[in-house]
Amino acid sequence: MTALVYRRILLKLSGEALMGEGTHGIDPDVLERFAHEVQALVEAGSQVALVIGGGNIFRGAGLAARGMERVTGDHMGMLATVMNALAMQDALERLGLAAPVMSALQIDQVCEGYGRRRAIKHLECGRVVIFAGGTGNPLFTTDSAASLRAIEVGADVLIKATKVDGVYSADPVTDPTATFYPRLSYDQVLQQDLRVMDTTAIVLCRDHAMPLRVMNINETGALLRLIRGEDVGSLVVSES
Ligand SMILES: Nc1ncnc2c1ncn2[C@@H]1O[C@H](COP(=O)(O)OP(=O)(O)OP(=O)(O)O)[C@@H](O)[C@H]1O
Ligand SMILES: O=c1ccn([C@@H]2O[C@H](COP(=O)(O)O)[C@@H](O)[C@H]2O)c(=O)[nH]1
Repeated sequence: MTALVYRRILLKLSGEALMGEGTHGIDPDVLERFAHEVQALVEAGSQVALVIGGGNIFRGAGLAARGMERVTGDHMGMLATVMNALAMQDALERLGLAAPVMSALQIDQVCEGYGRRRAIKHLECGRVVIFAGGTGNPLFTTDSAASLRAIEVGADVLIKATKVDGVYSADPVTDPTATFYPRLSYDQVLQQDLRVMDTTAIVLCRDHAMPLRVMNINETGALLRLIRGEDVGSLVVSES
């Protein structure tokens, strides 16, 4: 078995990417493909914790822009992440993996509540832990939840798997002249206002020296290559 550079990982999966070619919701084929990617990591010997966004269903800011009270919108966004987590749990279980969902919001009939020690125990037992409900607080994002949980469970790396190849000088979706950064510092992300991840999430990573990788979730096999030490996507660390 190839040695792993990252043994325990926190993988933040884009909620929006779950839509596939659709405009909202979950494309079952995309879900299954992501589940296979996670299975490959577990089979390679990695301990995997997941945070899944909710942008394919609801975002509080978007709902507030249409007139809804912001905190209510954020509650709906957090519940959206629970739905995505349950869908991923189901997909992973169909592949024979144990995948407890731990929610920051109490929904006892549906999934476990979040507990750090139990989460670490799950990881040590080879289960894929899915952290749902974000941080449990409005006005945050699942990027911040991913940074927080990565630090709490002692992950070796936080991987943001999203729809772009990594961090660029500007949003590559809207600016075709944007240039790719293979390696950069947290402070560079903050000072240049590179919005691939929210400020709170980057500051948490910086203050706790949590290495951050940003990569494309649609590149099949890239996650496995990354945990085996290949230079995939962008690496954000203290010194560029
Ligand atoms: N400097 C930048 N470099 C790379 N991507 C950027 C940059 N600025 C903005 N982006 C955008 O950030 C997006 C990723 O962040 P965002 O959290 O919105 O997406 P997501 O991971 O799909 O979220 P969610 O999980 O909430 O659905 C990319 O798809 C890209 O369009
Ligand atoms: O800690 C959190 C995490 C998320 N939210 C709300 O959920 C949505 C969906 O999360 P994304 O990170 O945007 O995918 C988010 O927009 C917030 O409205 C939250 O309130 N607190």
